[in-house]
Amino acid sequence: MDLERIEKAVREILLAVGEDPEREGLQETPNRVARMYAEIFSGLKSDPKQHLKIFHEEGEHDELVFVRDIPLYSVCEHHLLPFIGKCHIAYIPRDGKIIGLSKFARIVDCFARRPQVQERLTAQIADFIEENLNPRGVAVFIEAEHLCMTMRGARAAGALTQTSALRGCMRTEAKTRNEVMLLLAK
Ligand SMILES: Nc1nc2c(ncn2[C@@H]2O[C@H](COP(=O)(O)OP(=O)(O)OP(=O)(O)O)[C@@H](O)[C@H]2O)c(=O)[nH]1
Ligand SMILES: [Zn+2]
Repeated sequence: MDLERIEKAVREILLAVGEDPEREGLQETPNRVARMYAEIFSGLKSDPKQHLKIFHEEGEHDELVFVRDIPLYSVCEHHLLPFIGKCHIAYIPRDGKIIGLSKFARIVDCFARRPQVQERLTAQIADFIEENLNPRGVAVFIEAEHLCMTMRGARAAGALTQTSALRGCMRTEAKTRNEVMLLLAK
């Protein structure tokens, strides 16, 4: 990431809003913001495949695995303001092919740390798990508050956006989907 370029741009923004980038409190701000962008957009250059340490579980575990309340911090690509919430992931492995539970949080983080829209983020996580684990089914749910909708614009404080992406048997089998929905509602 080109930190110097971000620094210059932030300085320009400060000037454009009528601030003095030389005053004491703002002197280090362009550099801080550049480092912040490198952190919150680090997903642009990290490959989620690094988190795919696959285990083959003896006994072919093919029951539902549900990881809920994974913290989610992303940035909406329309306003570059945060959207913050939780991600829940349910999947049914195929042929005992599973990954460590913490890897779901790492995968979520990798896709979240990019300029995003919530729908695409939800689909990307589901597609990644489907393509790489080949599970019988996977469901990804995200609920988030978009600061662009609450601290500005519509100022709809408290509005929560929920999105889902269902793949495989989560989409095709009503019984499985209902089981997941029940867990989700808990
Ligand atoms: N579908 C979707 N929309 C989003 C997301 N994040 C932000 N938005 C919306 O993106 C839209 C951008 O709308 P525009 O009309 O181009 O921009 P704007 O004039 O700033 O719109 P307002 O936010 O309504 O003031 C807004 O309605 C936002 O609420 C997201 O993750 N998904
Ligand atoms: Zn926005």
